[in-house]
Amino acid sequence: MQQSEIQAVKQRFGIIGTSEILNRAIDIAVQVAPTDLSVLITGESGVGKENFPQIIHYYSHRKHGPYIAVNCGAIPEGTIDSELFGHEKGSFTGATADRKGYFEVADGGTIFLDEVGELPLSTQVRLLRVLETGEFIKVGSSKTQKTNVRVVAATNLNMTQATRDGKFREDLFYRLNTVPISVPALRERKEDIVLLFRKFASDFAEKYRMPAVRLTEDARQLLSNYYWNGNVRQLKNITEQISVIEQQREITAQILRAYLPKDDVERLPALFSSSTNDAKTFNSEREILYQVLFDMKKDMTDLKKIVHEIISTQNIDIKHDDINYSTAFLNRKDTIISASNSPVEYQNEKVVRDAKPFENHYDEAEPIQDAEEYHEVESMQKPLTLAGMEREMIKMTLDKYKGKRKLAADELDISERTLYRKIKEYGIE
Ligand SMILES: Nc1ncnc2c1ncn2[C@@H]1O[C@H](COP(=O)(O)OP(=O)(O)OP(=O)(O)O)[C@@H](O)[C@H]1O
Repeated sequence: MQQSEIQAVKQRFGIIGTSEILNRAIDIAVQVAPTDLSVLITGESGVGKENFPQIIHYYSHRKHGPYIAVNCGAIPEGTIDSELFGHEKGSFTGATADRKGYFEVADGGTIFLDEVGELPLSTQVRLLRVLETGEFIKVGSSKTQKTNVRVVAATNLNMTQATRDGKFREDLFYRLNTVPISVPALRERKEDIVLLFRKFASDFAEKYRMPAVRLTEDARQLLSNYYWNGNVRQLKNITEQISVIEQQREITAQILRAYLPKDDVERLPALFSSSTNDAKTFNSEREILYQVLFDMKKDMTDLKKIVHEIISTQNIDIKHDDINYSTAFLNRKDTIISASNSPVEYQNEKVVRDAKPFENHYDEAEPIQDAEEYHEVESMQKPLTLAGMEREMIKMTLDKYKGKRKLAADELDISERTLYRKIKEYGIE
């Protein structure tokens, strides 16, 4: 394939990178697209596997047919057969009507089975059958149905090991793996790292309406030589943190080092492993977030002290609860902005604007109207453990997206499977 054609594919799908191994993977996807062969996309978590089934669908004769992406790891084991193959009314408790499964709905199109290695063995049998004969049977039915679906699957598991361990059927593995596409880890395409950083920095600059962060030469070196365990997803996540938290827009290696998880910094060559006095190190990228939350809590406590002082020096009569409400209100309205230790110009603007309701509030000493909100505010005053904070963040994000896990997982920058596991772990409704 011509370089210009590969470039066109990248542009169409928003894929950044110029490395030869990435180009090779894109080339295979386009070449295999017009055939109906099954494709198995492998690669570590966060390398960008999701782009490939879309490329394959787009360049195939199924382009105008349906495209359905299913995250096999996010669907509970008890419902996966019904989701994929449908069910008949009355086939289990809660099956109040007939339901079409994805294989029926995607007739004439493409199904992307993400995290296919997570499928239970019983579902693997059904999948093998539909791949080999195009036939499937709905849950609770005895009638065989036909469908014409192209299957593209992806996994970050070592499938050879999974088959050896008896977790994945060998025959299904070979059937899915007719054409393998391996998406390289970020550390194997170092030349793409700075390009990706620039792209994400510019996207976040637009999203948060602030100038884009830039890297100094030593920061570029550090970024390019870092291990990137979480690949492009981790790079994107760290670029967002830096864009939002750092006051200065020029990022040096010293600033950057504070955002790179310590274990992986230690895998770097000696040149980059030295620690400096004021550079914070974090065990995981999530700790940055926790640090922000702790800083936020500290800001809140300081703010409360100031409010108390103002009230006591001006002899204003106000109930304690009202103060809690007001400071929490300030804090909650703009978590990230008030979390910064030293707000920059655009942040000050926002903080001043948000401060208005608070000033009015103690002038008029309005009672709290909304009891639910008051309890929510009250609970924010209690100290939380790290796990508690994570639970709260997940709950808030799920609420924000009205329980839509895909959107919540995207915002939290974790895979749907991880989100699903955490929902179960924390018993979130
Ligand atoms: N080459 C790239 N250019 C731009 N963005 C990319 C690129 N590769 C990955 N991304 C972005 O990185 C994030 C992770 O990618 P994606 O979800 O495709 O990873 P994955 O390999 O499917 O991970 P998992 O196995 O955990 O599901 C997404 O936000 C994606 O848009």
